[in-house]
Amino acid sequence: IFKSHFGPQFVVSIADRDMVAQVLRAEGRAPQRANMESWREYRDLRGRLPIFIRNRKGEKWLKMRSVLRQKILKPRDVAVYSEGVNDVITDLIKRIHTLRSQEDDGKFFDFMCAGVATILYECRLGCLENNVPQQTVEYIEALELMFSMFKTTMYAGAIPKWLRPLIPKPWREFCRSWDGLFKFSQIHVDNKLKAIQSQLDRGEEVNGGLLTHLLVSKELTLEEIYANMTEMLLAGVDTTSFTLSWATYMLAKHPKVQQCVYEEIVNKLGKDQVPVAHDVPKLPLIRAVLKETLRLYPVLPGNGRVTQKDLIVGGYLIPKGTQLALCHYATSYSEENFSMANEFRPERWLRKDNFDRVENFGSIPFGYGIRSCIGKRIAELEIHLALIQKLEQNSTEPIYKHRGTSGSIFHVSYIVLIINKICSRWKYL
Ligand code: HEM
Repeated sequence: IFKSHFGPQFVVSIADRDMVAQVLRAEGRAPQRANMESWREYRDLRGRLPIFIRNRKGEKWLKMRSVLRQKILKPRDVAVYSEGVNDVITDLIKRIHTLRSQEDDGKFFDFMCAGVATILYECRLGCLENNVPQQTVEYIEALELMFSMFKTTMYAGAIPKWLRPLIPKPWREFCRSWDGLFKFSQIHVDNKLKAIQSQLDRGEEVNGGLLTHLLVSKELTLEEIYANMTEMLLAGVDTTSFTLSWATYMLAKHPKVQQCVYEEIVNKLGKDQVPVAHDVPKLPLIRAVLKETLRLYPVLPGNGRVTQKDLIVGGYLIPKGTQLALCHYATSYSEENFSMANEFRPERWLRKDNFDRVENFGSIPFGYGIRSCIGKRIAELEIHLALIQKLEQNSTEPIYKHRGTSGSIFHVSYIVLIINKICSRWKYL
């Protein structure tokens, strides 16, 4: 229980039974049961909270979300982006080959930046080129500033307006980094707008992806489009690059799994076939690798909701306005939810037959419900296609093949190097 800027708040960690009991006792409401049964009760809770609205502009966001979801929320919506993503993957693989000899790093970040931008802005940012364009460099710098100032800028939102002249730094830095990010979005959205305008002037039919749809349909104002593109690029780069790094690392550490995934690809798709979105459902193991990676390394360590009304869940009264904090790590690593929880076992996600549903709410790395991750399908598409292509390209020598002791150390350490460098470069892990 803590006192926040907005008044007293309760933080209830669903994963922490004792804390739930303590909070309730402190409130003078003795829990009817000594503890919460398990994570499964969270499902109960979730089902009873019809709409969680995190920000105060909830309704507006829901309208925006309903517009955006038409283009990216289902696997078949994002399937059309396969070609663009594959172009970026081809460049990524070339770049990795070149850089492996130079001990450079950070390519997964650059790939994701380029990949997400291909979908969002319908253009290439040049992240994987030898000379990265100045605009893109400035964007990456603004992003770095934003993340390196994360702690300070968190306070910026909590500092009341009247105090800002006295403690100017957090707010100033907050605005500087976000201005940089918005400027970048604005440039790309405006470029697209100009391109569409000239197509219309020439009497041509206008076709395109997400941004074209948003600009042509006019369902959102231009300002809303700038804001959403900025947020989505921001939300879509480091999340996916870290996940791809971890997936690659796990495959490196588990050569047998890697071999099985490789064999599944060859058996189901044949050799050297550039995969597209429709191929992914044929490869349950690659999907399982991603799920298992996200279970072990959920990018966002936690998630939260504020209850909209008084609730009784599993015998506990959770008052309206309670902040519920869910810790992904606690539920993902709980033996109650996953047997041999510390081990990398992608096969736990494989369905035995068409009727088998392998759901486990102990791991919900993309969140759940009406405010779940809107970019989930994009992220999955990019990571699946990147892993498949990387494994295919190394048909004779699987990506992170063990080459005796020194070879395997080289491979694993190379991946660790990438991850470490990304982390030190982006300073926010
Ligand atoms: C591995 C990759 C990713 C992970 C693990 C991830 C995870 C999450 C999580 C946990 C949330 C909060 C969901 C909730 O509160 O229930 C979220 C929200 C969000 N994500 Fe992702 N994300 C990923 C990739 C992406 C991508 C690629 C995009 C955009 C292209 C994106 C855009 C967003 C947006 C806009 C929200 C806010 C949604 C809302 O508040 O309604 N994410 N993400």
